Amino acid sequence: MEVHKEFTEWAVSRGVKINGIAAHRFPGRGISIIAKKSFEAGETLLSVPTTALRTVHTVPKTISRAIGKITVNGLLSAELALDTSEHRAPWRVVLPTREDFLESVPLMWDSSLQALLPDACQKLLSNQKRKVALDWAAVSKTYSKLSYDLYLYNWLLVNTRTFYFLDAKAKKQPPRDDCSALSPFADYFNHAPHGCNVSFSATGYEITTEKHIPKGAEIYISYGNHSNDFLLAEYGFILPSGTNDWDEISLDAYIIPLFSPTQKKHLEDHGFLGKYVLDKETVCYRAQVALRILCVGLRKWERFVEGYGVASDGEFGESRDADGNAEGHNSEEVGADWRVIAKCG
Ligand SMILES: C[S@@+](CC[C@H](N)C(=O)[O-])C[C@H]1O[C@@H](n2cnc3c(N)ncnc32)[C@H](O)[C@@H]1O
Repeated sequence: MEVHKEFTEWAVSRGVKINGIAAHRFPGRGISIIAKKSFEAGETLLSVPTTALRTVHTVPKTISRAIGKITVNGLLSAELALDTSEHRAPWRVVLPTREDFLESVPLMWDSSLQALLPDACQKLLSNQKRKVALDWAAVSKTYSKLSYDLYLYNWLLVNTRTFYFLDAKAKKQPPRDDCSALSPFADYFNHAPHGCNVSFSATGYEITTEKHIPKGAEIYISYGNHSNDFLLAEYGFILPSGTNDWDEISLDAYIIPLFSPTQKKHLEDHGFLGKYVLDKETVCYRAQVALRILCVGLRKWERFVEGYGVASDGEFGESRDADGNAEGHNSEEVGADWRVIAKCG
């Protein structure tokens, strides 16, 4: 743990304020944060000033101008991959290794293993592959000597460790997934479905306790209301059975084959095709509406979704997202996101 002590001193020298917590190795969960004393609710554990962050503004202009148009995550990854500076070495040496990612993150697995992932996880993985490919295309045309392996490793560091960051100077913010900053020491915190409060302001990040924490306990933050599929695809771990309040299972593979081509067309036209989930409590509203098409005629179903029919259960209300899809109560769609504040990724 010597390197972690050195990194802690390095972070403090950059204005990070650490109160009664330290980096600690927890078997199977990498390095995380341990309470060195007991805490009551509302105590500040950590503050990281904006000046200590790595953001789109700390990337040297020589790099950002040379690469041109690219996502913030893609740019931060490029800078990290190219960075050999002495002054950031203490941070670099405490980061997970490529081998750590090989063991945990599906993006690094052999395609024969990826094919065994649940449907929802495979979809997230495909999206990730698309994002990496776009970023790599932008970076590799400028830095032809940079290896893909090195870039991918740094892309994963950014994807699993960044915090949600709003750029006060920007006229237009990038998409939510791309509002990213690397925050030293704060990136040691592991995830739990309910964790400490993480707040962000123009002065930086602050992590405060939400409840009593005994001395010696692991301290968590929440990366968002994420299912195990999401945690596995994005962060390379899942929570033990029964401990993830936000877990859900995709029912698409079971429900969609029940529909005829005509029913599918109607469902699609009304924004109800797919994204069916079973969460901790119930089958989602989208699935319930879609399954109704198997029980009533097409015209009756259509009148129902258009709001003219009254459901036999007496309830019907619908809201639509920006793409015109009827909204479910899927936690990935509506839940607070670690990417809202505590994005680690
Ligand atoms: C922000 S980093 C946290 C620090 C990290 N554990 C380390 O060793 O540097 C996020 C990564 O920590 C690990 N992690 C976070 N929460 C976890 C948990 N509850 N159980 C297992 N691993 C977890 C995953 O590998 C994830 O990609």
